[in-house]
Amino acid sequence: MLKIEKLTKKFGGLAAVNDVSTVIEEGKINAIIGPNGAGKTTFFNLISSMHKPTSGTITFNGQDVTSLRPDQVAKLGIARTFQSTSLFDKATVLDNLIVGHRLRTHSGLWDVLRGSSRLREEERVCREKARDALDFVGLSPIAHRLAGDISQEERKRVAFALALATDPKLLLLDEPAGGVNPEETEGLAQLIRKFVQHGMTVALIEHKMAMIMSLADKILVLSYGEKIAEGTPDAIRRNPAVIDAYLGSEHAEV
Ligand SMILES: Nc1ncnc2c1ncn2[C@@H]1O[C@H](COP(=O)(O)OP(=O)(O)OP(=O)(O)O)[C@@H](O)[C@H]1O
Repeated sequence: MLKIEKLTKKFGGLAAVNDVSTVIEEGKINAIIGPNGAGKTTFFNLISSMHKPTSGTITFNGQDVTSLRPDQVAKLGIARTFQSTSLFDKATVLDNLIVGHRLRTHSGLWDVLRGSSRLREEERVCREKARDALDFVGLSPIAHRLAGDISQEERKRVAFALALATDPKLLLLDEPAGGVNPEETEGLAQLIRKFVQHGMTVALIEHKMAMIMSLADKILVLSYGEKIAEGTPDAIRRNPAVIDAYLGSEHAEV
């Protein structure tokens, strides 16, 4: 699905991602782990075209997407969430979704000024899709709550629902369970499995090892920007290079 070849991103003298080659496998949950500063977020920024690589290529379903703009990559079916989700706290969850979906679709300024039938049709579709997305992530019961009043776990679900706006084929989730309790983490893991059951492919960055080990089909391990290991959770757990990379960090237990 997504093929990454010799990908490098340098910031001045620092190679945040260094010569990484890998494949994000279709219909699977692909995890990316590594100690703090390993280059995980930079790796996602490269895939979603928010950063241009210093060198290397990214191919999505056979198409070279390395030099596309973020909106072009999104249109092809790659969506992402961020470590923290910015919402309009004084608006309802549903309105946040409608605005978010609206921003991710397109009408020209002329359509907006004329209030054209195309715009009205888009608004109707956005509203419908926003409701569907809320339903998918299990938030319909709180659709009319103010976003400022919802829990961290519910914010994570809103982030997922926003990512669904562009009908993604590949979802990039950056710390989808960051800051939520163990019970809620299990609920989010089930939702991530549901994405895959509905035909989407997932790539996720996560520090919660227990979650990763039970959820991922495949794990890519980065350390100082380099790929140090790749494989099934069982193989990764036993990999000496991985254990070394984590020793001395706050995530000593792999
Ligand atoms: N825009 C930037 N300019 C300069 N250096 C950057 C930039 N973005 C990231 N870096 C550096 O690149 C390295 C990798 O950072 P990155 O955020 O990708 O790591 P990470 O694995 O996501 O870390 P964490 O787990 O803490 O989120 C770090 O040393 C960071 O300081």
